[in-house]
Amino acid sequence: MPHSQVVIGVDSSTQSTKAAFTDAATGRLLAVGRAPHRVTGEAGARETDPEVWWQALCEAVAMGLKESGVPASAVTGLAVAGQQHGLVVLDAAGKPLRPALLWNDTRSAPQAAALTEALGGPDAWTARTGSVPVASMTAAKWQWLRENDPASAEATAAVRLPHDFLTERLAGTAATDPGDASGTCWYSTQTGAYDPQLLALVGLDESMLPTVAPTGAVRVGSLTASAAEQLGLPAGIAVAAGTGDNMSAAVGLGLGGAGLLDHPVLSLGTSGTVFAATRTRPASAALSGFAAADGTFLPLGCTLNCTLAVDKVAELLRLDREDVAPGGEAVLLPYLDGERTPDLPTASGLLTGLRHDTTPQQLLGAAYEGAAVTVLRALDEVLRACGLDPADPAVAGRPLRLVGGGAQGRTWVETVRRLSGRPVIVPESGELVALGAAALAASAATDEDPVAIAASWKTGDGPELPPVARDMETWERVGSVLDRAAPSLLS
Ligand SMILES: Nc1ncnc2c1ncn2[C@@H]1O[C@H](COP(=O)(O)OP(=O)(O)O)[C@@H](O)[C@H]1O
Ligand SMILES: O=C(CO)[C@@H](O)[C@H](O)COP(=O)(O)O
Repeated sequence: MPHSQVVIGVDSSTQSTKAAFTDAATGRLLAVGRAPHRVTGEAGARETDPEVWWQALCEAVAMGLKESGVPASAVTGLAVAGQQHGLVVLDAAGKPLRPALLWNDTRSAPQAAALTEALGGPDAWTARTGSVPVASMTAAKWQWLRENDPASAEATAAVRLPHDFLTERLAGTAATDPGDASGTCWYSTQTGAYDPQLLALVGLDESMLPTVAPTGAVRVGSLTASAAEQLGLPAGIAVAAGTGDNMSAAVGLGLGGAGLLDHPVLSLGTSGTVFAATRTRPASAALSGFAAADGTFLPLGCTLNCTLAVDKVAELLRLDREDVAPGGEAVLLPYLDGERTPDLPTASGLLTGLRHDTTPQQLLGAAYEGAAVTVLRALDEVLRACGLDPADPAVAGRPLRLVGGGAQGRTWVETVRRLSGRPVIVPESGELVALGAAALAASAATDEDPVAIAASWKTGDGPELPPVARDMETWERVGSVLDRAAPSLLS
């Protein structure tokens, strides 16, 4: 039987690369190639060599080709969704000058604070960019580089985000999309373009940046002969602009202009994120006010400590991640990487409520609860940014869609149900970021709307779990420890 057309959606996230080989007509996942990344650094540093991402992309594609059994000639398009905000600096030949500074590298916190001040405070930033420059934002990382590694900053010919570094390797074109660009803090969600005053503030020339494609779906080029040879794919196939990983998950879930608006999502990965696609441009200092990949917006709250931090606690306790009990009196705020929401970049973890009869399983349960409450506290602000009243029963009853690696874990799902009191949808496919990228690739190959493509694929479908009674006692206990301890968590 002849093979139908296949598109490849790449998720290049913090811990790994996944390449989703997807039937372009039906959205059926034919195979997912995978390759891990190495993140290095101590004392707030988090770095990865961009060449590691390129090698991982090549390995993941090779694995996907082998496991799907599809001939390379069936592949018609590719798109990359990447971890947001990372700073990649290239020389004139396009070679990385040093390892990339990742979204969860908190060394740039002082530069973020100085930038916030320089423009007149948080509101001045949200009015222009939608977001305040916390340590995660690319502008703060660029300022850190200028102060701490001036030789690399001076040698920099081009600045890229992780996903557009990879897109350029594929297509030879320096292009990005509004979604990922809106995480730099030098792109304005107000004007839909780089902001000349902000570029001047950080001493960057626009010619060093990729061109912003109108949406992440646009075809920005074709697979070059050199990339085609390294990947074992046909030269000339469509390459889309791609986007950031959260924006891509929104596409994969069918959220955006042609699909569901104002419906909340919780992503459980290295980061915990809550977001929704909406038509209202967000400008709340409590959130990141990103652009989405399809012309709508993506208000988003992000924590630095989610699945990886909880897995670390399980490892310290020598427990399987599912060998767990509710925390009881114990409260554990697992801020092992500092924190972003709330903005506590130098924080470390905190344990309270320890008793003689506290069990290791309760301590692990308390870590899940601490991570879940921290990210879920941003949910009401996301709903408000969509113009909704979180107290409205119709809004409170909207299901929460769970994505990211943690959504595959029973304890994560049950902890979120218990602490949110909401119905929860766990999409059957665990690879929403990669599937969103596959929809962007299909859109680049056919010119159809990417959200409509993902909606027709039904990649966001899954069983809806009914709400359970909300555990307000734990919600309030964890929240109260966080509120009282927050300032003292800073080192
Ligand atoms: N079955 C599972 N149960 C609970 N957690 C899981 C499961 N599978 C993967 N994870 C978690 O998912 C995380 C990786 O998720 P992913 O969304 O790929 O992360 P990232 O995008 O940050 O690279 C790991 O930290 C791991 O703890
Ligand atoms: O910084 C953010 C969002 O603003 C993170 O969500 C990164 O995009 C990394 O995501 P994961 O690797 O955890 O998926």
